[in-house]
Amino acid sequence: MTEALLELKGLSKAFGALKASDAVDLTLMPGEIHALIGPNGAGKSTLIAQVAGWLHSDAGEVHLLGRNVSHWSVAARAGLGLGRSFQVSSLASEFSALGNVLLALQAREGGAFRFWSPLRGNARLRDEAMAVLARVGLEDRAELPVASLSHGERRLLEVALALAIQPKLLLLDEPMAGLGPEGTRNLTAFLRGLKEEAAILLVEHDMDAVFALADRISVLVYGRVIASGPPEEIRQSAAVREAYLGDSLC
Ligand SMILES: Nc1ncnc2c1ncn2[C@@H]1O[C@H](COP(=O)(O)OP(=O)(O)OP(=O)(O)O)[C@@H](O)[C@H]1O
Repeated sequence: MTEALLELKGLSKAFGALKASDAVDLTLMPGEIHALIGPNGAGKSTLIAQVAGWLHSDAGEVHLLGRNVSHWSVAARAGLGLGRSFQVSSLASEFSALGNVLLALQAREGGAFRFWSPLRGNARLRDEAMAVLARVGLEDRAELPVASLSHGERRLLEVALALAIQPKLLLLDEPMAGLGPEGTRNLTAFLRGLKEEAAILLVEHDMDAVFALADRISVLVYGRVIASGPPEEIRQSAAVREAYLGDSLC
């Protein structure tokens, strides 16, 4: 049987009396895009933070590539192959697009970086950074400061930074936010091509993008998974329609 890349078992987190995530079970298989949807405040970002390791869970377990990483740091989880989309605010806006990817690559190399001759190391890393930018179609924008990139180009750069660690799976929290129709189309096509290389746990409000991309959808309401299945099953689910008051799934 194929092993899950990510398995959440009974994951819970409360803020005071509020159960932001409540005994969540979820599985991400290789080659899969698993979308996590739900109304505002349902607990999607909380769950992503628990998976990434930013937020300590009250109960439950996170298994990554068959290992229980529930008590591992963010960096250790990333080291095992867990990538995540960067928020715009984490881009270094005074640096170029290329500079940002180089920073991410150097962070990946960690301590080993200092053992190389700087010139050889830089040339190798520069080539790799350019290849990463080319994958998201930003090679022509490499030398531009982040501040002069469009919103859509910055979102693509965030995905490029996530790819720099060669992740086996990616957490993407609302990657389409603020993109126009063309940007959404471009990113949707890119993510569809990416999933064989890195499976994706996707939080996204754009239902067209979700239904175009997802192999499986889990619906979170008040921290609980109320439905999980293939897109068509979710579209037909009465419980899901009720949770969304029938608005965005029609
Ligand atoms: N640090 C915190 N302290 C207290 N309450 C929090 C904290 N973080 C989140 N919450 C609450 O937990 C609940 C879940 O929030 P979360 O941001 O995970 O939802 P979400 O599904 O991502 O929402 P959205 O779709 O609006 O981004 C909300 O009621 C929110 O107000």
